[in-house]
Amino acid sequence: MIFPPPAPPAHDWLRFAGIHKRFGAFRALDGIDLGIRKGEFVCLLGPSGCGKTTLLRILAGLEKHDAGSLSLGGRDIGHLPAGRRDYGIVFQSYALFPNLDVAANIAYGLRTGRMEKARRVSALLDLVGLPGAERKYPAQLSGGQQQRVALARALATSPSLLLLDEPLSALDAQVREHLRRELRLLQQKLGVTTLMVTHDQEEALALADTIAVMRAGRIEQVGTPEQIYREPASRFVADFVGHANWLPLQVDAQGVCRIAGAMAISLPAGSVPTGPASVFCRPEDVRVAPSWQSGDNTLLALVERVDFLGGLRRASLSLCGAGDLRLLADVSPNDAGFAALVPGQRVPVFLPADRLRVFAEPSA
Ligand SMILES: Nc1ncnc2c1ncn2[C@@H]1O[C@H](COP(=O)(O)OP(=O)(O)OP(=O)(O)O)[C@@H](O)[C@H]1O
Repeated sequence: MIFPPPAPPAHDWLRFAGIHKRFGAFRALDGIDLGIRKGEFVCLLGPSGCGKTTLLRILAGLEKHDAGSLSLGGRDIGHLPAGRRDYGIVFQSYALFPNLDVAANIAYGLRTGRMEKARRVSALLDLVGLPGAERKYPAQLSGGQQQRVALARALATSPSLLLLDEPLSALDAQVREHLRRELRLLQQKLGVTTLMVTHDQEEALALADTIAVMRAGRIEQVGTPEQIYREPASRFVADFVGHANWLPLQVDAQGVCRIAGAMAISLPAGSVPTGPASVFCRPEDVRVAPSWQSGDNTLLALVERVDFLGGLRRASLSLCGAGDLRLLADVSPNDAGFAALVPGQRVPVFLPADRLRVFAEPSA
């Protein structure tokens, strides 16, 4: 009896294993391992030049990797030509054929009869929120509408994979945000496994089930948006995603942890460092108190500047008695310390131990 090959584990439906890529002497990808579950929305997030697009292009068969393997549903796809890899792709630039109308653009890859094509195009236009746009030409559409058509075209053949290369970054902020929400709803409705490249952390946090943060051809961290933001695995991730406060930390001879060699601070259980380290916290975790209450992790700070951010104020604080150590605090009008945020005022700030993370200093 012949047994079917074992199903890959749930998280391994799409798998990059040990992917390397060089352009001449330049190492663009340096051993990428990443598993993606069926139906998952994964964002590759990282600064310009870190290799995101190269990885996407390798998956699409538009670029050849030097080493490693690629599999989809347990099948090696690394050697298949692009046309046999079963994906739809949307690029940053709309890449529609200007001389074809919307219907012809969407139906471009369909190999069905005329009636079936028309039915499918109409259904896809409904899906992307452009019903009845069949006879329009790309030049008659806004940037957001063109990206909707590009998305409809990418989904036309019901592909196993949807690949998105910065699809929203050419759009203005309002359209981008609107389309972002719609893209997420559509992806969830269709359950299509999606890999999106972006350097926009807000976009990745809002859209992805899972974010893979890349740096210089490597993956720094893979996690849910919440994990990436709240529990960054490295200084790079902490700084790249959101705003970060860093305070140098020393442990004195009595085992007391001190910030800037002075203020005692308690840390989350099990995180007392053995060598030089820094404490990390997010601006929204810094609590400004209306009045001084002595206790652990309460420090005195001078308000240097207050910036209006709409729903929040961002205060730049310098810690009293700690040289030029600075902290950002995001404070809402509903917070008790809001009224105390006046430049030139001294305010007590509280750093909740459970919101602090300790990172060892990189060894010299
Ligand atoms: N065909 C190529 N020839 C030479 N170098 C290349 C080629 N394609 C990409 N690179 C280089 O490889 C590195 C990674 O490029 P890639 O486009 O993957 O980065 P990225 O993270 O997508 O950046 P961006 O957000 O700016 O698009 C860059 O330094 C880029 O200059």
